[in-house]
Amino acid sequence: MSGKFILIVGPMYSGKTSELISFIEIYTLGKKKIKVFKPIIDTRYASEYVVSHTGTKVEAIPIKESKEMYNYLDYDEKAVFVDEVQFFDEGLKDVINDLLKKGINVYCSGLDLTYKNNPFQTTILLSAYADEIIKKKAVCHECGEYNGTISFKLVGNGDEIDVGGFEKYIAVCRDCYEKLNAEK
Ligand SMILES: Nc1ncnc2c1ncn2[C@@H]1O[C@H](COP(=O)(O)OP(=O)(O)O)[C@@H](O)[C@H]1O
Ligand SMILES: Cc1cn([C@H]2C[C@H](O)[C@@H](COP(=O)(O)O)O2)c(=O)[nH]c1=O
Ligand SMILES: [Zn+2]
Repeated sequence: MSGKFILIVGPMYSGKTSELISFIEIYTLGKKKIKVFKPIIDTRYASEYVVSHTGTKVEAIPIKESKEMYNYLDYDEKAVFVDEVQFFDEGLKDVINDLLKKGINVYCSGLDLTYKNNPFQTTILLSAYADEIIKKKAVCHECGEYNGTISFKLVGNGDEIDVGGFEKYIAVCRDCYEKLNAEK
C-alpha cells in the first residue's frame, strides 16, 4: 500500500514545526523507524536539529539538495519528515513520490507565502501531491486576532530567501499586512 503525504503550511510562528514534531513523537513513541531532514541553510537554532520557536527539538539530517535524501534512506522507514520545504529544490516532489510508492508516509512543513506575498514554489508544488494539507494560522502581531496568514519583514534586504526569526519577521493578518506595507 502506498504511503500518505501530509503537508503543513502557514506563515511564520503558526505552529508548523510544532505540529511536525508532534507527528514525529507519535512515531518515536511507537518505536517506529523514521528519518528527519532539514535544509542546511536553516542554522537559526541548531544545525542538526529541527527546532520550534518554543524550543522543542528533534534530531535531523541537514541537506542542501533534495536528492541527498537518497544517501540516508534505508527504505524500511515508516515515515520521513522534512521541515522548511520552501528552501528545497522542486526535485523534492520526486523523492517524496518515490517514498510514497514504497509505502513510506511523508510529513512536510513549510511556508506557503514569502513576505512579498508570492507563493514559495516548492511548497505550492508539493501541495498538488498532498493527501492532507494542514493550514496553520498565527496570532496577528498587529491586531492580536487569530488570523495571521502572512509573514511581514521588518528589517533586512529585499531577498525572498532570508533566514531569520523574531528580529526580522512578524506574522500578521491580511488587513494589517496591507496597512504595514502602505506605511512603508
Ligand atoms: N504571532 C504568533 N502567533 C502564534 N504563535 C506564536 C506567535 N509568536 C510566537 N509564537 C510561538 O511560536 C510557536 C510556534 O512555533 P513553531 O512551531 O516553530 O512555528 P512555525 O514553524 O510555524 O514558525 C507558538 O506555539 C507560540 O508559542
Ligand atoms: C517569510 C519568509 C521567511 N523566510 C525564512 C525565515 C525563517 O528562516 C524561515 C521560516 O521559518 P518558520 O519555521 O516558518 O518560522 O524562512 C524567508 O527566507 N523568506 C520569507 O519571505
Ligand atoms: Zn491583524
